Amino acid sequence: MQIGTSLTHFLIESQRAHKAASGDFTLLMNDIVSACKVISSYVNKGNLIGILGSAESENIQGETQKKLDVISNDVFTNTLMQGGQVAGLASEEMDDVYHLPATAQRGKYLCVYDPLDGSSNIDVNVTVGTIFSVLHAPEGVANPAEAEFLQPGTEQVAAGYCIYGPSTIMVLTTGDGVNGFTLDKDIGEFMLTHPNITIPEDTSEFAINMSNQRFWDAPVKRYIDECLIGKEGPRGRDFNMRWVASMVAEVHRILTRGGIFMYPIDSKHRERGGKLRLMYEANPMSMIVEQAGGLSITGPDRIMSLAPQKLHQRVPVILGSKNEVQRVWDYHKA
Ligand SMILES: O=P(O)(O)OC[C@H]1O[C@](O)(COP(=O)(O)O)[C@@H](O)[C@@H]1O
Ligand SMILES: [Mg+2]
Ligand SMILES: [Mg+2]
Repeated sequence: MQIGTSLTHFLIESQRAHKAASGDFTLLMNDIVSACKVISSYVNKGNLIGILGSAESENIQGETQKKLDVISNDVFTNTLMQGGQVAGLASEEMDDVYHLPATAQRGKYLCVYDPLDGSSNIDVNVTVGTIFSVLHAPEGVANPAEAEFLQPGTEQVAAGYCIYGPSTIMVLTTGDGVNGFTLDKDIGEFMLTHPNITIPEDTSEFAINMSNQRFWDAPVKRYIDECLIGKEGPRGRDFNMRWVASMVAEVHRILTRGGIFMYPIDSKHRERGGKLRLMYEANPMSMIVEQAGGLSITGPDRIMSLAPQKLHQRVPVILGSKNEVQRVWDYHKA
């Protein structure tokens, strides 16, 4: 589709390609797009309307929630609930599965989301985002429970993120490639600006929180040491490093120019299974990265083939440029 095509047009054209399509998925995507537009406007306003800072409440992860974590969660939850295309919702900011009110219309899908990713950056005006994953709802179940959400990443119908940076960009896959749309705030519409995104297979740029170095396992220590030694060492070239502390910003950079992002298992996070969450961070980002020609692993395993055990389960995440992630994968197998 041509650059400048609106996201609305793109979704309807994609629907037409599926003869059996009912339009329900297009409506759901429209609700997700509307919610992200509202969150984008809140993020932009920040302390103009007093919404920076902590909300004095804690989520199930034991993290103090930011006001914008709570606001973004309410906007996303209410917009999708009122849209009538979901049977159940789950979020980083809600301990349990959200059950729709009895009066609410139920739809064919489940949606799991991280309403505001990169929360530690919101008060310092650094890029944040919203990450979402769409799954099929089991037929005939009025109030899907946690078990119904625990589907492997390969079962995702769609995945995406909306990044709130210098510009607001929605990146989306429905299993047929990855496309990016920039929000034109003057007309309130997302326009196709990044068609058929593919990740360069090679890179000289890694992203990892170096302050955790002493806690890393041998394969990651070896990989990063070799990058740091640079051209004098076995890699024969120098590497650069980036760390924004917003997964959505790291993944967007990698989709744009390649790279490898790592939040591996380490002795500090081992008990919890990792830092990042499988259902609403690792799985949706893995579908996007794989659809763009990259790889996404835990270390020994492909993330998308994991069988989820819990809604807020944490996993190690290593994703990005194919040949670099393959090297880390081989180091874990060695
Ligand atoms: O603070 P650290 O260790 O650098 O971790 C940063 C990581 O934590 C996160 O902020 C966790 O996500 P949330 O902000 O949604 O809780 C990721 O976006 C980011 O990659
Ligand atoms: Mg997050
Ligand atoms: Mg979050």
